[in-house]
Amino acid sequence: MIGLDKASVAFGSRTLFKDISFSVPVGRSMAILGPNGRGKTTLLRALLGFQPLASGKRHAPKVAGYVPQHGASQARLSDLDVVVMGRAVQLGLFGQPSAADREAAEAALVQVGACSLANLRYDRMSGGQRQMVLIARALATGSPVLVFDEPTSALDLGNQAKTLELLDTLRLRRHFAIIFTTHDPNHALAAADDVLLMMPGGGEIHGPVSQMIAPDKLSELYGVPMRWVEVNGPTGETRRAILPAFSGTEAA
Ligand SMILES: Nc1ncnc2c1ncn2[C@@H]1O[C@H](COP(=O)(O)OP(=O)(O)OP(=O)(O)O)[C@@H](O)[C@H]1O
Repeated sequence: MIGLDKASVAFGSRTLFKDISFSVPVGRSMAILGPNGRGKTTLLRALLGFQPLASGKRHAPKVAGYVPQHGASQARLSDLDVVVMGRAVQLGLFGQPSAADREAAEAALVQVGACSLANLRYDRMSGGQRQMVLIARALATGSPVLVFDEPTSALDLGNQAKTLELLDTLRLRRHFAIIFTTHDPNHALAAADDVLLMMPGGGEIHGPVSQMIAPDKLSELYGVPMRWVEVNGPTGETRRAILPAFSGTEAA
């Protein structure tokens, strides 16, 4: 389980969030949405213990799998080396990775379908390939808690679909507590059970996807009119997506 209990974070006189409480148990996935600068990354950092709380408590295991936004280039390391870094906590300060650590890293690469990349250099990979490697690194920690900061932000639509499919597969295994931030409510529809909305004027609301991903709430969140549309899935089935009606969008 990972969560916050009446937690607050402030930078100087600016309070980002106050008395926020929620928890994500093992077996559920929660998406966090909110406008730019509202405090989504800071909330994740607070959950992980990187950001001190002004008040309240956090509940988290000692080790969590964390995929930061835009994984920095770790020059000259192979894909497998980057994933082995997920084992760092088990190794201790001066420990060397054992055969078992490399096996755990290889197993994580298999899980994300990226074992063919194992000997590629990380700094020469595309954004989509790097994202898979960073997710494998998070899985290699062995933690039941996985935290993703905008896991699809630098990806084209095909790689977004691939990443969301992987997040949903992990969600449906029900072995993990998963939290991810996103700017696209359709990503919550694709891969989350629950949603936390960080509202623009302050205040947060959370609940199941079916209640939170709704035109009225999202219009208030972003200040843009939102509406449901129907699209055909790959086998012709009808799916619902939620879209912004930007000014300039062709009138129906
Ligand atoms: N260490 C810090 N000191 C002071 N202000 C900070 C610090 N870290 C973040 N902030 C500020 O807190 C606010 C929230 O930042 P944060 O990155 O958490 O927002 P976000 O919702 O993730 O934004 P985005 O959607 O643009 O990624 C921003 O105004 C940011 O400049």
